[in-house]
Amino acid sequence: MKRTETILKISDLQVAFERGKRSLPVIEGLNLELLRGKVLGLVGESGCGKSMTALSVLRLLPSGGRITGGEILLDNENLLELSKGEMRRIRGKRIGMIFQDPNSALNPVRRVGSQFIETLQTHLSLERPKAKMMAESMLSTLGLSGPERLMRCYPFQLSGGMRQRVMIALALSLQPDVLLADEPTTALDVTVQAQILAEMKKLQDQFKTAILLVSHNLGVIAQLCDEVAVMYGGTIVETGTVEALFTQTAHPYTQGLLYAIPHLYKSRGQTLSIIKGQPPEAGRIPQGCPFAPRCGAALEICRRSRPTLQQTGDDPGHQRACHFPLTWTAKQHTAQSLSRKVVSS
Ligand SMILES: Nc1ncnc2c1ncn2[C@@H]1O[C@H](COP(=O)(O)OP(=O)(O)OP(=O)(O)O)[C@@H](O)[C@H]1O
Repeated sequence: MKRTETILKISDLQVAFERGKRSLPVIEGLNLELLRGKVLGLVGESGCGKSMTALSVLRLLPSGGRITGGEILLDNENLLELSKGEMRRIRGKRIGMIFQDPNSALNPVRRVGSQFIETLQTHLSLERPKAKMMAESMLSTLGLSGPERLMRCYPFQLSGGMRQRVMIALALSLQPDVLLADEPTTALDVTVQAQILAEMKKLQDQFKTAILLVSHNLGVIAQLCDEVAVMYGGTIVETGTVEALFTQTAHPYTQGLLYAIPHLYKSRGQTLSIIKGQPPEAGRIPQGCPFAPRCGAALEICRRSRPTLQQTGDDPGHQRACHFPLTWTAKQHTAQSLSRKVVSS
């Protein structure tokens, strides 16, 4: 299968937090590829490192956080080698970001319109009347009626859903190559969530923006994404198209996430289950497979050696980091167990 061109490529990313004299790893050897104009979902339980991955791309880690290794290529340019000034030029214009909390992006003491227009003038070098027109048109596309009136409002005069729409409109109007969206609708009620995601998808199609959509909600991911990367313990454990992950699930952790979706477990004749135990804390990621302590199928090799991402099935884009993927036959399992015994003896 021919794959579209890669716009963002993260290779072997390592991130750690300094606590006193100790360095606590939170991302260990993360590999991720975002294709031009496509939407990639990054999914996983709370604390697995989704936000730190997105913030690493912008080089905006919270205090104490440091990128200790790896490469982040935007169109073949390593962002980790750029100066602070060069990075400032990349943010917003080439890589946009929308957060769960729109208040982090909107200035509370300035009217929505003046912030919007100024941003468009600065980044796109537009004359004020043109910037105003574009701002109003973007706000309408995002389902906001009466954009002229809305532009005269302060952020606190808008509902949470409206503020979130304003932030999405602002980020997408700069037509960045890449948009990092970290739980953009999680704080909103379900109907508003669905509307905003549909509107975001419309704009994404129009501008061909590549989006990295961070979410813990597989339903949201299925609605919007072309591909999905499942993250656990600071690394990617499975990646592929939405269809491949749902129909040919290879990693036991992905399966655990799927069985926790109420309508899906029923359709598969399974019982709703939660994954027992907790994900590893910062600095406590196991040396072998990070999921081994919670995995019902883990063998000795899983605890000792970290599996790397490898093709699973016929599609080169569907990869899993698991010694014993679910899609394997009993024969393949036995052969793998035997070869591991021979290697380690
Ligand atoms: N400021 C910080 N100082 C120290 N550790 C941090 C800090 N921020 C995050 N961490 C740790 O980094 C790890 C990854 O956190 P991250 O926020 O990326 O997870 P997440 O998958 O985005 O979770 P959530 O879905 O809850 O946002 C966690 O173990 C977290 O405790």
